[in-house]
Amino acid sequence: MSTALSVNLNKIALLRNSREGDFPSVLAHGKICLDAGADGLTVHPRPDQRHIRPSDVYQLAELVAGQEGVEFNIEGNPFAPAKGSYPGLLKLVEDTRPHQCTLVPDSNDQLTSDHGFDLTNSTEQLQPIIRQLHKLGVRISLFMDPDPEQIRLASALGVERIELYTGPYAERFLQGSQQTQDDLERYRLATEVANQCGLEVNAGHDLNLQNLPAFLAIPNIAEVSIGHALTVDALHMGLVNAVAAYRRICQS
Ligand SMILES: CC(=O)[C@@H](O)[C@H](O)COP(=O)(O)O
Ligand SMILES: NCC(=O)COP(=O)(O)O
Repeated sequence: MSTALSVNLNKIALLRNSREGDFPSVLAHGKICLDAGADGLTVHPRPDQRHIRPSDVYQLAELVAGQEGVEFNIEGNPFAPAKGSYPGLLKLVEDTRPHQCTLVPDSNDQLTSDHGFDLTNSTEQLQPIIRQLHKLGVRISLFMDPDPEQIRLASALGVERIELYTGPYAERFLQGSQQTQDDLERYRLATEVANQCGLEVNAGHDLNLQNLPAFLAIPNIAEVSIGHALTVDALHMGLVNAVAAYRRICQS
C-alpha cells in the first residue's frame, strides 16, 4: 500500500511573510508541488498568522478544487478564537470545505506542534466540533500521540482518522538513539490499534528523507504530511526534485 504525500506549505508562507509582497507565492509553490506529483497540500493557519494566512487558505482551496485526485488538508486548533483577520479554524473550513481537517491541540504561543490530544479531558468539547465538521462533509483527523488508550478514545468520537505525531521519533532518530526501534514498534502498535478501531492513520511532524523510509515500513500509513524538512531539502535540490524524492519513498 502506498502512502499519500501531502506537502505542508507553512514554511513557504513563513519566507513570504518576511517581506512585503507575495514572493515566494504560496499559491504558485502549491501548484508546483501538485504538478510534481504531491497527492495533496496541507496548511496550518495559526491565529498569529506567522505563516499561512486566510487568503492562502482560500486560494489553495480553489487550486486543489480544480485538480482531480488531490486533497486539501487544513490543520489547526478548533478552540483558538478568531484574531484580527484570522476568522477561526471552523470558519475557514466552512468556507473552503477541504477534504480533511486535522484538529491539533496547539496553544497560540507554541513554537510548533509538540503533542497530541489528551482525550481524557477534551472529549466533551470536541463532540460539537466533530458534529459541525461532519455536517460540512469534511473528513476529520485528530492529532494524536501513539497511545493505544487515547486512540481508542479517538475512535469513540467517530472521527475517520488520526494523525500520529512523529516528532519524538524524528528527534531520537536524529540522535541515533537506540530507542528508535522501540519507537517504531510503538507507532506500529498504535497504527494496528487504530485500524482495529476502524480508524485510518496519517502521520506527521519532522519527517524527512532520512527517517521516512523506516517509518513507512509500518503497514497502513494512509498519508504523511511533510513541510519543514521538505522545504529545507528544496533549498538545495529544488522543490520539484524534493517532492519527487519524498514521493518515491511514499510509493516504494
Ligand atoms: C501538526 C504538525 O505537526 C504540523 O503540521 C504543523 O503544521 C507544524 O506547524 P509549524 O509549521 O507552524 O511548525
Ligand atoms: N502534520 C505534519 C505537517 O503537516 C508538517 O509537519 P512538518 O513536516 O513541517 O514538521
